Amino acid sequence: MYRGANRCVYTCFRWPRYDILGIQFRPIRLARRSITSSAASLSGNRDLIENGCLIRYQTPIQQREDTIYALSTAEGKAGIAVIRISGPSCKSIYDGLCPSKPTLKPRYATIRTLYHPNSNGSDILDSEALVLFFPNPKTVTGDDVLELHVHGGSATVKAVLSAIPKCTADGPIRYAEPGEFTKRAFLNDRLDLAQVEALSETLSAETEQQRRAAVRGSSGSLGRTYEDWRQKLLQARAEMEALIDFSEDQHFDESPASLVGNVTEQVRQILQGIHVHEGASERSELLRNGIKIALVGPPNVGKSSFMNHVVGREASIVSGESGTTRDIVEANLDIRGYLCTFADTAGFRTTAEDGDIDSYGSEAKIGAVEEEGIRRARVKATQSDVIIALASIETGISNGPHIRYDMETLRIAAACKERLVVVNKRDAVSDEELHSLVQQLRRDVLGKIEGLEGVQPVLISCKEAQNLGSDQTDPGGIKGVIARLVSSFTEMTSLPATLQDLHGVTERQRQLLVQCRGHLEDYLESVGYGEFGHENGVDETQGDDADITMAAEHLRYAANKLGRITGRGEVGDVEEILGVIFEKFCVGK
Ligand SMILES: Nc1nc2c(ncn2[C@@H]2O[C@H](COP(=O)(O)OP(=O)(O)OP(=O)(O)O)[C@@H](O)[C@H]2O)c(=O)[nH]1
Repeated sequence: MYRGANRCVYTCFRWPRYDILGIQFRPIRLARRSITSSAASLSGNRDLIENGCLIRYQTPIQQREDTIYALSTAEGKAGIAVIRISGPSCKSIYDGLCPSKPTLKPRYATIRTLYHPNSNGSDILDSEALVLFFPNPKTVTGDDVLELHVHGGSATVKAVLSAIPKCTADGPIRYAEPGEFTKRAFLNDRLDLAQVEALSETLSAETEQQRRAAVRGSSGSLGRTYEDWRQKLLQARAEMEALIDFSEDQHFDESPASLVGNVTEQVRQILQGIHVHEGASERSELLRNGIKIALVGPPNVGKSSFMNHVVGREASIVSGESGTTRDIVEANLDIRGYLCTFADTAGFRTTAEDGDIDSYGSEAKIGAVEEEGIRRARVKATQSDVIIALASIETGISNGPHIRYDMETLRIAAACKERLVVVNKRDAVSDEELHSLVQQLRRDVLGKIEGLEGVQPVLISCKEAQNLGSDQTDPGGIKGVIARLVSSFTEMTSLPATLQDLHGVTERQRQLLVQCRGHLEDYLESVGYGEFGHENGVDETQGDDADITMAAEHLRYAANKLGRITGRGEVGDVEEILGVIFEKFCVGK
């Protein structure tokens, strides 16, 4: 018989204690037969498989002894300041600061006068503070928490902070490290790492869209999904290891081929899920890190003028001299809640002045510095999410009104998914002339570039304020460009309503998902359903030839990568992951 759910054998024995970050964990061994039915319920603690057994690291058996405290609101003059204390000495600290006062009712706000702990109730630190006590384990950190909402003057805050460690307590009281309250929440299973990261994103969100994305990630649903996938992979791996260990001397209900087929089906489903999450993370990264916009075009068309208008300051030098902008000039901007980085680039050209002839009768070449600037502009353009190709209306003495454009920059724009063609200096000619010039540009130039056929250029003027346009009445003008950019941003970053939580997928998580995907693809290879084998569904005969040992190992690697996302990785990983995540936190959080 092979592992029927009713044949659960539960072996539980003591192993040496494991030490992670100074906390002792006691592993419990669950016999392989129980894994099918019990693994799904093993959420919340750290698991790993050893010798085919699923091991769960239980809740810490040794509570932290030290109590931490910190100012949780920003430093400086303010109406109130919140001091947060977490750990076993919260009650002693309350008794020290509020001598002879009744015990606090949990989770009720109470007004108290705070005294210096060594003054026998004579030295008042704050005459009226709001005090709250939250008993463990259902607190923000999982430990006892005491919050003191004191008057926000810096002297008051300083006096209360220096009095706290002087309170008589059983264990040490010390100022918290950056992010230590959140770290305790993680260690006490109040938050998983995906939620910790969402919290970090919430704290650093500067734009409305960043805030929305961060809020989505804090629901805990991402962590639950990854943990669910991880459990499935651990379970599958345990089943495969049992197959390796016992297939020769025991008779199993399920054939090896059928087991491999079932596991493979699950792996495929997880791969599909990972694919969706990867795609979503690229979108949320745009919200988090900002959308990169490159302004490209020939010299003197008004790229710098346009950027300065948009960012509202003289970020880039404007001059009638061609080739003024040599290097990339960048400026950040919040456009309707989207963080954007505009890059003004060197104008593209090959000769010093278009058509210029040098003393030998050849076309005058541009200098090395300008050439380097153009090379950088090309690189910048390829790294950007949106390209704005600028052209301009020029009224040349010899060739009359015409549009100055650059073929290479138009082609670069055509190759980018999100691009705009903008014609500047519309003030230079009459509306009639403007209309005919733009028609000509569309027909003779844009119409001949693949990807730009049918594109309607936006007409702007950086010189005349009345030509700035408005979103509602004028589809052109600088406001028209902004309106088009915003609709591109929405297109680039939006997710269907059912996938909104995926906005919380961070770059760290995406990289781990990519690695997990790699291991799952290796698994498919090792069981014979690789790239070419899985097109036509599961072939149950394949499992007979499968390299089960390798397959089980790939599942272990894949599960480990998912574990690193939520912080439920193999023991050695946890400390390293915490270091990366918590270094972004501030003290008091
Ligand atoms: N008439 C008119 N002139 C403009 C407009 N926008 C810019 N200019 C002028 O065009 C010239 C070039 O402007 P810039 O903004 O420096 O152009 P650029 O494309 O950044 O130039 P490079 O740095 O050489 O690549 C300056 O003299 C501007 O005053 C406009 O809308 N109308």
